[in-house]
Amino acid sequence: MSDSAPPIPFLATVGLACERDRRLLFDQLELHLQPGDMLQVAGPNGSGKTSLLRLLAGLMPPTEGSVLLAGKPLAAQRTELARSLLWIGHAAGIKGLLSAEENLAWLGALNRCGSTSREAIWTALAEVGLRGFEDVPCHTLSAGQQRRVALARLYLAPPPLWILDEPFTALDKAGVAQVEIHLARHCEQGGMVVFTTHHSLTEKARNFRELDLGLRAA
Ligand SMILES: Nc1ncnc2c1ncn2[C@@H]1O[C@H](COP(=O)(O)OP(=O)(O)OP(=O)(O)O)[C@@H](O)[C@H]1O
Repeated sequence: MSDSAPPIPFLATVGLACERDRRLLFDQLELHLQPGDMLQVAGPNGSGKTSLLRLLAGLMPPTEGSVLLAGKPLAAQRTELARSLLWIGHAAGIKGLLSAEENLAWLGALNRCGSTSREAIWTALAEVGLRGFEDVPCHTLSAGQQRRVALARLYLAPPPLWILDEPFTALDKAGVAQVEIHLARHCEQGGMVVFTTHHSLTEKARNFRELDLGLRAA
């Protein structure tokens, strides 16, 4: 029998509480994430799913408690967080006047503090079914195609932790199926995914869990 200490979670929350607009959304929330984990945050509209994801991504401070990255508070881990995290919010977050290629070039540079090759970007765009749409302004693309541009970042050798707010929005059935498989594969390869969606997944990683904020509501 080993007497070694349990491993420090990659990402964890301790006594996390979130109040918005003087409404307590959740409190005493404890979760931990290790390589391989896939966590679906579920719950009805307004239950705090996006708020929780924003807390985990360090985009807003908690009302109480803390988020820990490798055992240390996020606030003290900004560089490490930037290296470890890929955040894709509810809005596609791409610039309409730029082409898909240009969007991915600057988003890739932002994320990894380095340059992203044209070849890698075109390959990622082909992966999400946008071959032939690489250099047209994104405002001319459909909502689903714009979502695909955002999701192409998942194919650009991204960091290990993905936090995705409603990644399937506007995608067609084939697009949903492909992204599901990609998320599960990322986890099987030692990555981690935290995401929200209102749809039930067909493909899940082995270490899949669901956190239902609706069930926690006061
Ligand atoms: N910027 C904000 N300022 C104040 N309150 C906010 C803000 N954004 C969200 N809220 C409030 O926080 C609560 C939770 O919102 P949140 O977006 O986290 O819910 P959600 O579970 O993701 O909802 P949905 O399923 O509709 O996307 C809502 O009551 C909302 O009004």
